[in-house]
Amino acid sequence: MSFKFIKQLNVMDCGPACIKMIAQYYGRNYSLETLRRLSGYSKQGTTMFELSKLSEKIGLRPRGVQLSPESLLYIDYPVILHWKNNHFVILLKISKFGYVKVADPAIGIVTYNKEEFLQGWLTSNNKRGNALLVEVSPKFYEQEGDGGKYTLTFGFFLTYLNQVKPQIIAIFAAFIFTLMIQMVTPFIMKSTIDIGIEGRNFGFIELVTIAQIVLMISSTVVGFIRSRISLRMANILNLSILSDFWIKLSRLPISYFDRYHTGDTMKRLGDHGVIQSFMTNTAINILTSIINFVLYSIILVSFNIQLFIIFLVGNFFYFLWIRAFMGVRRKLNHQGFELGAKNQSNTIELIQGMQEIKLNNAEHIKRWRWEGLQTTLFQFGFKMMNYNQVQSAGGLLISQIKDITLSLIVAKLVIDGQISFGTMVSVQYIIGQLSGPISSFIGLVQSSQDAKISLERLNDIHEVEEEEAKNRIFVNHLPENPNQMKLSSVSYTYPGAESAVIEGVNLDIPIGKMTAIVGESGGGKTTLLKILMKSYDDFKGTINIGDSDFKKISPSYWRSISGFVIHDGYIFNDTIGNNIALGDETPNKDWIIECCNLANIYEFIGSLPNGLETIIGSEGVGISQGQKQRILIARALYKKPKFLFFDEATNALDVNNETIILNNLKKHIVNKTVIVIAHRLSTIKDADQILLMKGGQVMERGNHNELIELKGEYWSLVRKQIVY
Ligand SMILES: Nc1ncnc2c1ncn2[C@@H]1O[C@H](COP(=O)(O)OP(=O)(O)OP(=O)(O)O)[C@@H](O)[C@H]1O
Repeated sequence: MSFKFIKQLNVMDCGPACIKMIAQYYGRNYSLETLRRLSGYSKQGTTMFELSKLSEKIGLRPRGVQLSPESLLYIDYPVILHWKNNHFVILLKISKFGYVKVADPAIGIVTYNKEEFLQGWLTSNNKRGNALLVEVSPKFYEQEGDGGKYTLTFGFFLTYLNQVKPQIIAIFAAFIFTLMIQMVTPFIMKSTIDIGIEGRNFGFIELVTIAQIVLMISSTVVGFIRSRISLRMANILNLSILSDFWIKLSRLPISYFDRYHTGDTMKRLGDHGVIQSFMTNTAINILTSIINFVLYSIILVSFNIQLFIIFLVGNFFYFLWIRAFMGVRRKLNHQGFELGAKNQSNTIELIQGMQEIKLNNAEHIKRWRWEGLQTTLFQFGFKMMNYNQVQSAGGLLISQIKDITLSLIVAKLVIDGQISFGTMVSVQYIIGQLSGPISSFIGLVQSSQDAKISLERLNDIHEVEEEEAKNRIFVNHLPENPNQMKLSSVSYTYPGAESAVIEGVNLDIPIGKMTAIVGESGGGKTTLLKILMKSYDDFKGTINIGDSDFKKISPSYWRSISGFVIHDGYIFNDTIGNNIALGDETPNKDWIIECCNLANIYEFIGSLPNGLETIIGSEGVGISQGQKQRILIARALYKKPKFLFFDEATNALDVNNETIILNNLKKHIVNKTVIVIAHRLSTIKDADQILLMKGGQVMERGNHNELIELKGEYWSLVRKQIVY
């Protein structure tokens, strides 16, 4: 059994990545996406308990324990450790000298000294740390794993190169031209010295000099052209690869954006750049480096094989030296990254929270904390510099020893008459040229690893089933004149949650009428609304509109006939008009104004110098919460929807504004199906049907008068708000 390190692909992926490493160690290969799904991965990541359940699901036998540092010496590795209270790592080995080898999914395999290790592992108020011991049960081998195979491969990206064939041919031709010039240079040098200088033939030297100038100018011109073609090629590739990514992203279900952090998706955008650059720059560099290396090596061997061997041995030691620092550098880079991020968020917090800081007289404490962090950063900078200096001084020493040895041998060969003085100068030139390819090879290891991780990360998105997957059939119409939406035994459990949030809901929602949902916070109102908005299509049970299965109605069609106002609705950095007519290529100004009137926002817009053309959003004119809500209502109405969904759409409005809007809407929404969530009972008391939700279930159902008569939960809510 050998251990293979796996890097986590998302910010909160450490748990599934640890289980993947352990499963792989015992001989089963699972993809990270499978493990995430099984663990119920969400933006919050996974807890120790969820990891334990995930291990059980794949046939491992987990045991969550609290251990003292001493007892770590007597358990079997690998074992999962809870790290710094917010991360998981795998303990691989503790050496006799107290060094601890750990596989950290965020960094790599790192070795800590005892103090560093205990600082990361022990909980702050305890002399123990949390660990998850995992053993293999026979069930583990009964399951095959899913192979962790990827649908997206480098081959897929290589197909993009078809559209830039002319550019690739031009770059290659430029490379051959430059290569030819480079190859003749050592021979030109040799003959300048041996024939021109030694033979005192100045005419020859003049001729060679002119030839060299011509070659240099041509090489520079070709270099210029090559850079331009490369940039054009990179732009074409980037545009087509990224457009395809946006298309894929926009086809994902809304629940995907609930599960993944924005940063994770942004990272995937960058990943395309990494792969594109690997395919173009790195691949071309490597190809040119290999050809350069082979040709210069042949020339050097033809001059003197002994010199070539010394050159190789010197570079081998140089490579070993650089490699020896890789582990430490990885650890330091990660620490630097963590400290930098902490410093940045601390600074942002200080600026953004200045009002609260001043109101609570917390200026000193906050500034001292910031100063403490700066001291840590300063000490870290010194540590980093020490390592850098040792690494570069050692590397320089090895290179110098190699170069001096070579110079000595070359000088001896010249003195012994085995090679000419011209050959000596040419050899120095060739050795200089050979160093370039060697550095490229060292860089290649890193960039190929980066490209592989980027590819794995992109596979995650590629493997998520699209909302309107090709193997499913959707309809783009509703049955004629349906009476109701019928929910039968509808349940929903959030990924990773212990229990269902909505449990066996049976319900009729009349079409063309207003249904209101009220109830305690956390009762499942928004979740039910999101199911009806087709944000979560993986609910259990059935929903029918007339005789049509809701799951078979195309999400994009459903959204084209529905208007939504959700409580975290987004205002784009654009004009008010474009924010309202979102998605309409040819906005209808009269209708926008009509919608603004219905949402009682037109008076405010009219008071702005640029009216509907006023820019709002992050870089525009500031608007209040109530104004934002009214713009969102106008946006929902602009679509002329058959179905309207409001989640706390008017809670930021004053009673006067709310009453005006509700009265306007009453006239406008005749024959529309409206589903409203509201805490404020005045908003919904005229609804045709009111549902009271509690603990994921509909507890009471009827109109206002019926529910008052019932004297149940609704009645008591009404009493508390004194609306009657
Ligand atoms: N994205 C999510 N992932 C996991 N759990 C969630 C998610 N969204 C909501 N929940 C949980 O589901 C439960 C119901 O939440 P929901 O938002 O549906 O309630 P609600 O009745 O609308 O509450 P409120 O009136 O406070 O908005 C809550 O316990 C909440 O913690």
